[in-house]
Amino acid sequence: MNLDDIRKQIDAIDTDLLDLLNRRADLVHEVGVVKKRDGLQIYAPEREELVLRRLIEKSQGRLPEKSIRAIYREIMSAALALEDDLKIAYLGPEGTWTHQAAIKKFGHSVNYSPQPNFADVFDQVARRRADYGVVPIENSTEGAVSHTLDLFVDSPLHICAQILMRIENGLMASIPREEIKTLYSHPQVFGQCRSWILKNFPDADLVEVSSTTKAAQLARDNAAQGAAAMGGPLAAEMYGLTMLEEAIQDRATNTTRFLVIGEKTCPPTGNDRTSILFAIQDKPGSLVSALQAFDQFHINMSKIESRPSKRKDWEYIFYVDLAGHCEDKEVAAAIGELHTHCSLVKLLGSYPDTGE
Ligand SMILES: C=C(O[C@@H]1C=C(C(=O)O)C=C[C@H]1O)C(=O)O
Repeated sequence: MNLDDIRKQIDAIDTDLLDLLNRRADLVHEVGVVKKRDGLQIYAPEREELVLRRLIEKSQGRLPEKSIRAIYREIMSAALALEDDLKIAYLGPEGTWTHQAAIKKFGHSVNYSPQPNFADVFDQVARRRADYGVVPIENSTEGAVSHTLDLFVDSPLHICAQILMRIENGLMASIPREEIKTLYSHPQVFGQCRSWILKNFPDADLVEVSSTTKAAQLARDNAAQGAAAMGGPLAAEMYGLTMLEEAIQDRATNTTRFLVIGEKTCPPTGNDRTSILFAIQDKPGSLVSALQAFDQFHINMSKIESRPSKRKDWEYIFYVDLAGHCEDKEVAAAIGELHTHCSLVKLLGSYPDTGE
């Protein structure tokens, strides 16, 4: 068979695919009509995750999981955009890792609204100026993002999905490597690349800025003074910088977990994670008694963080992630038990425990 013949077959398949995509969008529209009638939200993270898991299994590795997720992310995004004017607030500015994480979850067809700080992301969603918000919660090298944890204490919002992103920072500049005297970046990125900096630029000045995009802008504007930035490819592209070295983070698998926040949490998918926060009474053994609730109901606790309560000195709030959904019998029973030991228990949400 010659090239032309094969290309004709591809054209025919693309025509069929387009027809199928339009038919799929018509059905999503029908779902949208039913949801509007019943007062339900258009975006359904649990259904999206189940659609993806079914297709990944069906593909049996022919198209890898990453590709199926990326392709269907855009198919679902386009269909959602036809249904509703979805707006996603994220910790800006444009081009940051949080922006990339938001696109990974919601695709390119919805509207995005960058916010200057964490509190504004929560606020935009709470005031219904945005439908959902995207914020980082923890990094596998640097640990918790405490701003996000603190905001959950007084927020009425819930977690409805998580996004895991491999973070590959690079060195970017518009000058040659030998001329670099100052490195600009976000403090988290400096933390993730500590050994690389010590080895490669032990004498450089490190200047902390509010985002990797801001760092890229400063590297462009101060090139004559020997400025370079550390961050992701989107930031380099936005300010026309060259990536002088890629993947400079100390741990190759450096990953950040982001959360999607909205008014409601997410229904069960069969493989879920639940986040809660609690404050213990100030008496001996209270933390142990609280944690025993999870052991008693055989619940796997995958994470615990503590933060000052900011209400009383030396009083703490604990953040815990559990395997399971809050509607599961055991998880519900453990949370019920927790109430008997704590002065405050708050369910932040249950959401699909996806590795991607
Ligand atoms: C069509 C639905 O609504 C939205 C679109 C989906 C899709 O394109 O498959 C899946 C879930 C929702 O975000 C649905 O809930 O089934």
